[in-house]
Amino acid sequence: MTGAPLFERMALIGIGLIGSSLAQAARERGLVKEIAVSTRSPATLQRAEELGLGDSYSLDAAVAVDGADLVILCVPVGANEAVAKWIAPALKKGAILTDVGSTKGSVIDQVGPHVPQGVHFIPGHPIAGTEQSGPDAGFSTLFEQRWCILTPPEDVDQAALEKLTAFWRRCGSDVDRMDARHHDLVLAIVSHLPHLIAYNIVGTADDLETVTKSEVIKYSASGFRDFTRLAASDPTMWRDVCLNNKDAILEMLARFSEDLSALQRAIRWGDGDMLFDLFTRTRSIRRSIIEAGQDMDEPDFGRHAKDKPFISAD
Ligand SMILES: NC(=O)C1=CN([C@@H]2O[C@H](COP(=O)(O)OP(=O)(O)OC[C@H]3O[C@@H](n4cnc5c(N)ncnc54)[C@H](O)[C@@H]3O)[C@@H](O)[C@H]2O)C=CC1
Ligand SMILES: O=C(O)C(=O)Cc1ccc(O)cc1
Repeated sequence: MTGAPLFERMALIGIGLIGSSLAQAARERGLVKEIAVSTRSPATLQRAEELGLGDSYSLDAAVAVDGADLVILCVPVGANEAVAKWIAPALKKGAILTDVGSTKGSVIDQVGPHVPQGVHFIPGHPIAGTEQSGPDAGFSTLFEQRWCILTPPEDVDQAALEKLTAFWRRCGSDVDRMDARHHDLVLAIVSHLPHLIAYNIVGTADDLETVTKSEVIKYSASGFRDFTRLAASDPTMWRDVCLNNKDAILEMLARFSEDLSALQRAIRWGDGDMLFDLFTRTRSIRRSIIEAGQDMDEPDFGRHAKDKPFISAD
C-alpha cells in the first residue's frame, strides 16, 4: 500500500528490533517525511546511524521529539515512565504519542499522567517480533500480515486514532482495538506464559546433574529447540514484561500449574483416556492457527489456508 506521507516527523525513542523495523518499514513505504532517532546508549545510536535508520540522531530524547507529529516509544516497558517524564515538556501540541510495549495497563498507568494536554496518547502493541534484539535485528517486513493491537482511551481523538491505524495498516499490519486490561490478559496466555515456560524448561535442562549439557545440545529434538529460541529472548525486555503484567501472568500461571498437576496425576495413575482427550483437544488449536494463516513455519504463512487440508497421522 503506497500513498502520501502520513506524518512530517516521526521520533523513535529506542532503536532496537522494533524501533529499527519501524524505521525501515516507514522509510520503505514513504509513511513519514523525516525520522528522528534517540536511544540511551551511544554505541546503539552510532550503530543506528551506520545503518542509516534515521535522518537525525540524538542521545537526548527531548531533542528527537521536538517538532515530531508522531512519537513512538520503542524501549523496554520498564523504561517508559522515565522516557515519558523526560520528553513530556518537548512534545508538540497535536502530536500522537504511542508505544509498542508488550504490556498495556502498565504503560497507561506510567506514561498517561505525564502526557500534556493536547497530545494524543494511544498505546499500541505490534504482535510481531523475534528473539533477537538491537538495531541490526530489525527488518522492514516484520509487521506484514501480523496484528497490531491499539488500546485507545475512551475519549480518544478519532482523527488521531484513524491516523495511527492507517500508519500500522501501511506497515502491512491488521489493526485491532481493545481495552488495555483485556489485552494484558490475552497476551499473558499467548505470549508471556509461553516465554516463561521456555525460560523455565531450558533452565531446568541446564540445571540437570544426570544429563550433561552436551547431551542436551546434542540430542535436542525440535520441540526443545523451539523452547531454546524463545528462551534466547532479551532478558531486560522479558524481566520488564513479567514485572509489568504481574497480575495477569500470575493468574495464568496459577491455572497452568493446576492443569499441570492434573497431567501429573494422570501419568501417575495411568489415566490414558485423560491424556488422549487432552492431546486431541489441543491438536485442534494448532489446526485453527494453520487455517487462520497464522503459522509462520508453514510455507503458506499469511495466506488464509482455509482450503488446505489438515494432515493427520491417522
Ligand atoms: N522483541 C519483540 O519480539 C517485541 C518487542 N515488543 C516491545 O517493544 C519494545 C522494544 O523491544 P525491542 O525492540 O525488542 O528491544 P531492544 O532491546 O531490541 O531495543 C530496546 C531499545 O531501547 C533502548 N533503551 C532501553 N532503555 C532506554 C531508556 N531508558 N531510554 C532510552 N532508550 C532506552 C535500547 O538502547 C534499545 O535501543 C519493548 O517494550 C517490547 O516489549 C513488542 C513486540 C515484539
Ligand atoms: O519471537 C516470538 O516468538 C515472539 O513471540 C515475538 C514477540 C515477543 C513479544 C511480543 O510482545 C510480541 C511478539
